[in-house]
Amino acid sequence: MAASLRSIVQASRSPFARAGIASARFSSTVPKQSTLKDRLAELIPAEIEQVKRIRAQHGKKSFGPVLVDQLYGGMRGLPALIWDGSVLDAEEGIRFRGKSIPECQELLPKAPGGSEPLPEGLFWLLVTGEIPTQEQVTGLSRDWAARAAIPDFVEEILDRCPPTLHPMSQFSLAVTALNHDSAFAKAYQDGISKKDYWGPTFEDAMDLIAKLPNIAGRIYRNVFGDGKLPAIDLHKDYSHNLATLFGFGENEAFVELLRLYITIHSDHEGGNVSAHTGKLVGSALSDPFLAFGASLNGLAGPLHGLANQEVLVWLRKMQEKIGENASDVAVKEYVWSTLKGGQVVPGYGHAVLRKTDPRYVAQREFALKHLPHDPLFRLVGQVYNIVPNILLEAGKAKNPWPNVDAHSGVLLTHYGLTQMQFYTVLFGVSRAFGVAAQLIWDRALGAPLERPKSYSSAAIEKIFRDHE
Ligand SMILES: CC(=O)SCCNC(=O)CCNC(=O)[C@H](O)C(C)(C)COP(=O)(O)OP(=O)(O)OC[C@H]1O[C@@H](n2cnc3c(N)ncnc32)[C@H](O)[C@@H]1OP(=O)(O)O
Ligand SMILES: O=C([O-])CC(=O)C(=O)O
Repeated sequence: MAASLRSIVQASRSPFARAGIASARFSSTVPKQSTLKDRLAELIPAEIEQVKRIRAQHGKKSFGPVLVDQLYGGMRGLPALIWDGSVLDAEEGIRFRGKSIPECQELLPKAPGGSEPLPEGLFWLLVTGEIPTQEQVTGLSRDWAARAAIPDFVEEILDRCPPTLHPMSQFSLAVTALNHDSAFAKAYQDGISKKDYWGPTFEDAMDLIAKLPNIAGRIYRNVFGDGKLPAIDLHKDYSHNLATLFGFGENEAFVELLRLYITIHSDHEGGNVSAHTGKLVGSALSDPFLAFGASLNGLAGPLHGLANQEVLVWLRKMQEKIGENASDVAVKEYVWSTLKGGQVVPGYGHAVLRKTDPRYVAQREFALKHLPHDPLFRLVGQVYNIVPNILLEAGKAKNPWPNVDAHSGVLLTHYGLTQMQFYTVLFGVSRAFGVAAQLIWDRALGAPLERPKSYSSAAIEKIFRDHE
């Protein structure tokens, strides 16, 4: 058993898993003035050829053995999906089209006076593999602001939700309902040819991303405020508008935090629950709204995106129990009591990563710059010094290090966005970027319906009995 698990871990560290390099097919020069859709139209034919070439050359080669443990073990390390926007290395963390988080922070365009990357640029990078110009990024900001309005009936759905319905359930309802106006669903009914699928998918993907701030803002204001929303400013960037809808638009540091937050939460290769779900549902030619609604339902689980809410809940409970400024001994006892209660320590561990998540590091650096003396930030640091050793001593978790969720809540709390139940909605707004980018490519490349093979336990026993 131990040997099998080791090979599963090794599989995730294979050269294939490390292949997060920028695709050679994408040139580094970006024609000036082209819109994202123009650029995509230029890139698609070469990409279709590239996939044909790879399949012709390597299509019948094995990617390694599949272990029975992988069937029972949540398919860890099983190479099973194509995902172009990002690749995750177990040791190094995520690279978006071959670029690490610090590289994205350096290379992607910023807002005037800002130092964090604009998520608009990250989306351009995810879709094309290229770093956009400032002008192209501004073009995306304008386009998204112009598409931001949501239909009246979607507003009504949200206004009718009881405030006790979790914000993620409200989010999923509203995103699913956007399918009413899907360009792809309409084009399909009108008999669009397969080779043209990507065009209306692109339009839906852009509408999806553009409309999320008004949905998230309305949920926030309905559940935690007076229900009144300011208008989208057609001349502001995406994160600024989002912050304004929550009531934090005047706080430039918070807006910068959102720019970083959306960038680093956007994509985490294809196997995570939200990304894979979106791809799977999209493979049935469900439109991007239906596909991403499904992603959100997966993101809402406590082992995935809900963990950022759970981290804050856990930290607050700890403070209630052992007080603020508690000693290391008291924190250790609290961590052990969590484990002994049969619960996980939220924000720690990962299905792929085996080191501290670089998204945690990026957020820690932001905190050191903007809120070094925040008491909750100090507690997050104290927990970081304590939890990994305890998880190692407990001996079960394969990765004792913190993931992205261990740090996001403390930053949002610092600026006054204290409603933990809302945190995963922000994660969802960000994750739309990665899922949408891949949905466009899946339709452009004619990705087939996903339909892997399943086995019953009886069938597995019979297969091996027959071979012995
Ligand atoms: C954005 C994201 O989705 S990042 C992940 C967010 N989720 C969390 O932070 C929740 C806490 N962490 C976890 O539950 C896990 O580490 C996961 C779900 C992230 C990964 O799960 P796995 O790949 O199955 O982890 P792993 O192989 O290390 O699990 C082995 C055992 O260690 C346990 N373990 C793993 N992480 C932890 C943890 N943080 N606290 C306590 N136990 C843990 C698992 O529950 C499992 O126990 P079991 O054998 O009794 O079932
Ligand atoms: O990669 C995963 O399985 C989970 C994760 O960190 C993410 O989706 O951001």
